[in-house]
Amino acid sequence: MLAASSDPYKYQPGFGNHFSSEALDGALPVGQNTPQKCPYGLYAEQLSGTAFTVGRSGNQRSWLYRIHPSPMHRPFEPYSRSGHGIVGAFDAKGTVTTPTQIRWLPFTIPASADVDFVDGMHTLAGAGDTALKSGLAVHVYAATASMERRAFCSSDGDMLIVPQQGRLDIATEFGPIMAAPNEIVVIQRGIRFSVALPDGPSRGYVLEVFDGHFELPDLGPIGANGLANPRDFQTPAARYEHTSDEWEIVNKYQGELFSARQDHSPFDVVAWHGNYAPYKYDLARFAVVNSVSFDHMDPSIFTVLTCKSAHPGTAVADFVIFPPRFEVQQNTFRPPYFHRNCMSEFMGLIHGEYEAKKGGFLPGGASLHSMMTPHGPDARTVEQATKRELAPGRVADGTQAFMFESMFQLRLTSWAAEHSQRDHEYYKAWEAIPITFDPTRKAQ
Ligand SMILES: O=C(O)Cc1cc(O)ccc1O
Ligand SMILES: [Fe+2]
Repeated sequence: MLAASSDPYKYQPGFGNHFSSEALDGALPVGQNTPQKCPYGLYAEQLSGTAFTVGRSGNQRSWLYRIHPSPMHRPFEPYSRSGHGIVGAFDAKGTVTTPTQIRWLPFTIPASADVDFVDGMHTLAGAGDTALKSGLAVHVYAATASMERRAFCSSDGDMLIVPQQGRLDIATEFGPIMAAPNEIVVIQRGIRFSVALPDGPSRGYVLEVFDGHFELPDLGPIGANGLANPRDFQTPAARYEHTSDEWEIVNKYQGELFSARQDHSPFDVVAWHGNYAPYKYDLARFAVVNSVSFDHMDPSIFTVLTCKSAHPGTAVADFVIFPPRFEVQQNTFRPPYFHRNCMSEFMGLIHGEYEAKKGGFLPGGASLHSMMTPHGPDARTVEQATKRELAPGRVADGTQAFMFESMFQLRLTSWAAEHSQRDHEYYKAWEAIPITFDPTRKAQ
């Protein structure tokens, strides 16, 4: 499918497709990838998202036809702008660990007007080692300014971005993506992008996985349709700019930031084809499946995307949402159950109220329930859920919570552990749960 560049936000539908897009007619070489001379004097460049030798079903790469080959830049130097909070080492030095339940009130948006997406990003938690391609990081961003003639990319992993406040107008090498709250964007390892803020101050969450790529979960007995349907994923169409102004490329590499200057825009890809390309997805398109008889199902039924590990059924990270839906279960304690999990559960809230926590867990805030850390509905939710009449109803209308669930044990950065928005009273959420045990009354 060819897409023209006239509409800047024209997307190609599909998940994992072999896409083709050209902003100038005939810019893609026909029938081959590396002709001696490419159409329009462009240069061919491959971007590999998997090893060359990965089997055909898992192999990901794209061919970019660009004005300047990407090595045309001055050397990378350590990024010196102070204030950024990206952390890449999750060993005992400089990070903190605790099994206690953790919650943060909404992360503050900086007072100064010149904090862009890169400088406004702080790592909250993570595990593993980028050098060994094992683990993940959870970041939050709170930004007040658009990135001006600078682009960012991570050599460390794929980033799943969850805008919570303000749209992100993202220039990428593959074309532009406009993402609003309640949409998510995935930008894979190595892809350069630049974030503008059309709505002003913006906030959101980022999950970065150091190995593998996000894929749609298998549906098993659900059948061929449902949950996130492939056709609802949107990949941009080529758009290029040909400039000779100075640009800065900020590169996250082994958890550290580096910066290089170049005398042209990195968004000079006139055409591209392949299956390694960024995409967005509107969470409102998620076709929810759940129990229509009794019992609370595990939240894995709400998995939008999964990044698989080598252990079958066990994810490096699942991206799970808690979407608006009907609730009809009979004789059932309907909210999320009390729980200790062999996975780590990081949660955020895009808008509204989460069904298990009616106060304290607020849009733009977060919680972390670590491996085997007890958690579940707060006292107020328990009280209501055990007493209410179980008529069919709506759950979570006007709200959207999400979870990054991981097989890894996360460590907190000191920024996160010592943050002024950390809610040290969180444990009180469960303090007032009434003890109703009565050995003489079997039926309640
Ligand atoms: O709120 C949580 O902790 C997430 C969660 C939701 C749910 O419906 C069941 C289990 C679970 O861990
Ligand atoms: Fe949980």
